[in-house]
This record gives sequence, C-alpha cells and structure tokens, in this order.
Amino acid sequence: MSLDEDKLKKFGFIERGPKDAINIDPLQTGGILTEDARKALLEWGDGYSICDFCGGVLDLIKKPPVNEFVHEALPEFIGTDEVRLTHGARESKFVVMHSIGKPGDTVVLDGLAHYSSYVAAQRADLEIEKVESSGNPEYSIDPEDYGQAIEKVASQGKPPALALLTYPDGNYGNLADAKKVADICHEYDVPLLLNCAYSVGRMPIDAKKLGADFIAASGHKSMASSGPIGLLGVQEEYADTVLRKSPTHKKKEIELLGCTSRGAGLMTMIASFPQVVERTKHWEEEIANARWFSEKVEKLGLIQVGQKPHNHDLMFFETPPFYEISKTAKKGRYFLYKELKKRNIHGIKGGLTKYFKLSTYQVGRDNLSYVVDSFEEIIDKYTEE
Ligand SMILES: Cc1ncc(COP(=O)(O)O)c(C=O)c1O
Repeated sequence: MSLDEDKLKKFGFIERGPKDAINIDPLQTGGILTEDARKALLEWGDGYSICDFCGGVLDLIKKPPVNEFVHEALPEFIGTDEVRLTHGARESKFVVMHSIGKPGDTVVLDGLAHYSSYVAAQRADLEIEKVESSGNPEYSIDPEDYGQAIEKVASQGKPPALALLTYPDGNYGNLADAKKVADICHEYDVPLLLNCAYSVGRMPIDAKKLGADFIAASGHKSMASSGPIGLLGVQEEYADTVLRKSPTHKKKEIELLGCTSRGAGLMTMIASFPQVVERTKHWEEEIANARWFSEKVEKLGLIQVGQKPHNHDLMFFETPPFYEISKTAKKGRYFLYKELKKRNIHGIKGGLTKYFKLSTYQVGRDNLSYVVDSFEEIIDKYTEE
C-alpha cells in the first residue's frame, strides 16, 4: 500500500474542538495544563529533548533539576522513601505487581478497582481476589473485608502477595478508610498499594500517614501534566525489590525498562508542580464546591450515589429527569450532549442520560453555577415542550 498525498492530507495539525469549554470530565479536570506547563510543552516538546542533560539515568539529571524533583520534592510530596517516574498509574501498578508478586500469586483488589488494576494483575500473571463494595447507594468498602479476603486466599495455600485500594475509586469518587485497610493488611504482612490516580495532585496525600507501602499516581490525570506520565512511590522496605538494577546495564532499573517518561511529560509536570502543590492546600474548598454542586443538582431531581456528604470532586449521579426526556426527545439519548455542547459545557459522554459521572475540580463556583443553571434550563425546556 502506498501513502499517496490524498491519504496524507487528513493528518497534520488537528484542532481540538472542546479545548476552551467548561470542562467537567473527571478524566480531564485535574490534567489541564497550567500556563507554565503550556510553555514547557513547546519548549521541551521535541522527543528526547531532556536527554541532552542525561548521564545515563534520567531521574539523576541535575540541570534542569530532575534529580531534586524526583528524589527530594516528590518523595516529600507523597510521603514515600522513593519515587520514580512512570508512564501512568497503570504502569506504576504493573511495576509493583510484577516485582512483588510471582506468577500464580494473588492480589486483593477492592470491588471498585479500575480496569487497569485488573489488566496489570493479569499481565503480571496474578490471581485476583475481590473485596466487594456495599453496592447501591453508598458503594462503600469495609476495611474489615480485606482481612477476610486475605484469610480466604491464605487458606487456599499462600497468602496474597499484595493488596490494592483505589483511593478514591474512579466511578463514585469514594475515599475508603485507607489507614484502616493498611493496618489490617499489615497485620497479615501483606503490603498495600494505593491507587491514587485521582488523588495525588488534587488533595493532600501522605503515604506514610496512610500506611501505604506503594503509591501509584497519574500526572496526566491529576498533576496538570501532559501525558503520559505517572508516579510510583515505594517505601524503603520494598525499594531493593521493586527498583532492582540490571546485571548487564548497572545503572538501569529493570522494571522501568531503564527509562520512562521523558521530554514533554516530565517537563510539564515540573512546570506545574508549584501550582499543584499549592492547589492541594485548597482541597477543602474543592470539597465544599462538590457538596454545593451536589446539593443544587439534587434539587433538580438528580441523585448522587456514593459517599454522602461527598469528600471528592468526582461524583456519580443517577439522572431520572434526563432519562425521562430522552424517551421522547427528537435527538433521543443524545439530546443532553447536544444541549450541553451548545452551552459550551464539555465532559458528559454523548448518549448518557440515565446516569453519569462528572468532576467539579478547579471548575470554580461561577462555572459550576452556570452548569447547574444549564441543567435546569434543559430540564425546563423539554418539560415545557
Ligand atoms: C481509578 C483509576 N485508576 C487508574 C487509571 C489509569 O490512569 P493512567 O492513565 O495514569 O494509567 C484510571 C483511568 O481512568 C482510573 O480511573
């Protein structure tokens, strides 16, 4: 097959439609770049740009201060003895599972775990034991159930190699009692990995205080970074195992394949970091905004499920008023997406009317108020028709 000019025409620069919209997509609100990160993206966008300064280990680069960032600032920020860059939370989870578990071992996952936790375990050839949530409406995770799951696995021959808690989960934004889960896991000598894809960079996280042995974080999701980039936090006890070096290439850490996120991902994360640190100090305001929003839209007939009052910007709503409208609206179940698009609101998946999740993170009270008013206007418009 030859790539003729006509075929090539569809490639090249492509504009991104919704980039200036009010964004309430949980995947995106925490990853929007700061102005400094936007500048860094252009400055460092060339593939291996950072490697001009590398003496063989990316995270030891002194100038720009990657070494200080990775080995001093980040460990202090998340409360782990060691931090490494990865390509995302899923890669961090895989690294831990692959180095701590042996094929055939079991990992205990919370019932709200993201699919990437499952595929990471499957790629590492681990069996999975689930700690179920309480189901509708709270979907809470009972820490005691970790003890039962560990005992169940142990009774079948070998205790689990690892436990994982999604903190918060990506569907309901629930924050389980991580400290209690950690304490219970440690009673059985099972290390705990916290999946903080939706927390590190949004809210204060201190792995030591929470008792976590490992942290997986996501730069493109929650640290105002251009992906793919994530963090892996490891406590000292496990550092030699997880960060072991290649016998043939002595400087290279095997699980990281020697080198991970470089150039734009890393330099945007560094550029945003001062603002990211600052914003975590204002987490209480974010919780207040989320609760305010939830209360307002519940008055319109939406129902927030998950923890209540809520403790995170990610929220899941059942939305009967929109569902009723979708049954008769001309555009069917796409009516809501189209109405929101007209109002410059982005982030609720096209076709969803029965329920959806959204995020209020960094959206601000004025824009949230506009979203509430828009929901009301849309409901009124179709109910009056
Ligand atoms: C709870 C949760 N964890 C992990 C991930 C994956 O994050 P990453 O893209 O950094 O691998 C997601 C992505 O949606 C998620 O929702």
